[in-house]
Amino acid sequence: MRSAYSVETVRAAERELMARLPEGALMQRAASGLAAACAELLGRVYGSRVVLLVGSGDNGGDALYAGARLARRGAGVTALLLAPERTHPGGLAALRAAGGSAREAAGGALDGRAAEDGAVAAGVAELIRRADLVVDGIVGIGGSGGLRPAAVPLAVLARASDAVVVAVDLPSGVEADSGEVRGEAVRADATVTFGTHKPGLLIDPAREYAGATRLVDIGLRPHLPPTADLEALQHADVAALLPSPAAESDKYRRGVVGVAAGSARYPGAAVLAVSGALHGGAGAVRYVGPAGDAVIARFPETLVSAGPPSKAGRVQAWVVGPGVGDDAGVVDEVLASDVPVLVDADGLRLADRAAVRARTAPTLLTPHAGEAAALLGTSREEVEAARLPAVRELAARYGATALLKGSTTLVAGPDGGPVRVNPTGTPWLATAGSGDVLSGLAGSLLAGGLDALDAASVAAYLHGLAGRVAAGEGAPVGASEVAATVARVWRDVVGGGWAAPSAGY
Ligand SMILES: NC(=O)C1=CN([C@@H]2O[C@H](COP(=O)(O)OP(=O)(O)OC[C@H]3O[C@@H](n4cnc5c(N)ncnc54)[C@H](O)[C@@H]3O)[C@@H](O)[C@H]2O)[C@@H](O)CC1
Ligand SMILES: Nc1ncnc2c1ncn2[C@@H]1O[C@H](COP(=O)(O)OP(=O)(O)O)[C@@H](O)[C@H]1O
Ligand SMILES: [K+]
Repeated sequence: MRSAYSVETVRAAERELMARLPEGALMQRAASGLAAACAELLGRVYGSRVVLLVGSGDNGGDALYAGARLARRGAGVTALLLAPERTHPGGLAALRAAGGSAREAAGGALDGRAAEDGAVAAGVAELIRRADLVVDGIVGIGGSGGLRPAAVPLAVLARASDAVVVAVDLPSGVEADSGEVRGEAVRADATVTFGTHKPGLLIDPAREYAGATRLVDIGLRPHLPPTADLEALQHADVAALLPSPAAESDKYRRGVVGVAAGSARYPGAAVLAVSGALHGGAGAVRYVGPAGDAVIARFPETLVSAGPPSKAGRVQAWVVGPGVGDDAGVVDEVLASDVPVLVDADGLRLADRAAVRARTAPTLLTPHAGEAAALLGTSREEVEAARLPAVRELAARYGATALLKGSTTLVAGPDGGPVRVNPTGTPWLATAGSGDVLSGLAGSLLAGGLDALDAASVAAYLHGLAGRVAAGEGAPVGASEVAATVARVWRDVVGGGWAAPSAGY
């Protein structure tokens, strides 16, 4: 399991750890890891041109000490100071002692007003343009509210330069705790983060600004609480959660999932939800709804019934909503059942909200940003800009587990606890019907006995991997191909031998 902790928790752990170490030791650990990562990215340190963007805090201190290490190995290192009078003194001295130089970043010398205007001093633009490596030590976990105006031109110049941009701890300007980006922020090729991931490194839009993330161990782990704020399943976690039939299993013991989906207008949604359900490990898939003929034609193994959900026979979990059009009755009926229910797509619009809140069996809601916005009474843009607060709010407000789909899929449980962030996936999954496959898959895992948080996060993991494998080196895929690829990635996950592109962080 990969985990991320909020700034407040990181600060508390750092205080505990620092109290046991000699002064400055922690920063040296951070700087040493940072310098090693920079050296690796540079390939050849000797003779390289390195520019440090240095803010007023310890984030700048890390950059300066790492710069000193690179200067000792023969790099030409220049620090651009955003607040010359408040620069980390030890870091600056170390850089100078190692042969590096420092100058003011902002235009207008010591005139604070000019700095606020966002002008850069003469030669600064050229320096950044010609650099091989730019180290972003403007601000780390001490920052909030977006980049200050004086730092904005540096972020813009770094982006325009061909240099490799390495962010220290976090790309400056992103919100560490939520992944929000307010205005300009540094766009890094890589981020070297210390002690633990911060939530913003794993959640869009900030995740995109971080590039490839590398974690440097500074000894913080034992001082962090056992429960993280955010966690990401890895292959081994998923393998341990996936159901597998035992010798005495039969189709009923493996779990039966009911799928109430599709309509005369949208029979395809039923077919796709069933295709996902058939690959999720349940022993049988029951389909109820008007698209039975289309379902049977494609998947003859489905148990199809024409009547209402309550007459379909016992199931261990329901999926309701994909393509049901305006059939609110079917959604009401499924919500009235006493088994876990996954509500998706049209079901999210039609569901009686009080009925969702009143359920005693687990409920799993799987909206995309637009559907989440409708459920929260806000806009899609607001949900996309602040995905973590949105998914937490959804879960709390509806007393349900919420899976928020999109560029970063997040899953939150109704009682707080760590939010799961899905590390797999590809934008190629943004294709019609792929959400229907996901809901079938998650419903099947629910029927197989996984709790809602596990079922949702395991389904998102497999679905994301299947999307990647189906898209291969980058070709469009249809939702049917994603469903058909689930068996292959399932095998790879339980076999542990999957050798595909890394999950990205
Ligand atoms: N606390 C620790 O034990 C360790 C901290 N380390 C580093 O220290 C960093 C935290 O240091 P600090 O607490 O000094 O905080 P930062 O260095 O992150 O930022 C503090 C300063 O940045 C300025 N600032 C705040 N918001 C800004 C914005 N939006 N735009 C521009 N400037 C802004 C403020 O004037 C503030 O003084 C971590 O991110 C990490 O890089 C590491 O050295 C490892 C050990
Ligand atoms: N930019 C993206 N990057 C990664 N995955 C995405 C992106 N956009 C959408 N997805 C994924 O694609 C699927 C689309 O589901 P959904 O929006 O319900 O579409 P549909 O209703 O057509 O099935 C979800 O699993 C979602 O997480
Ligand atoms: K930074």
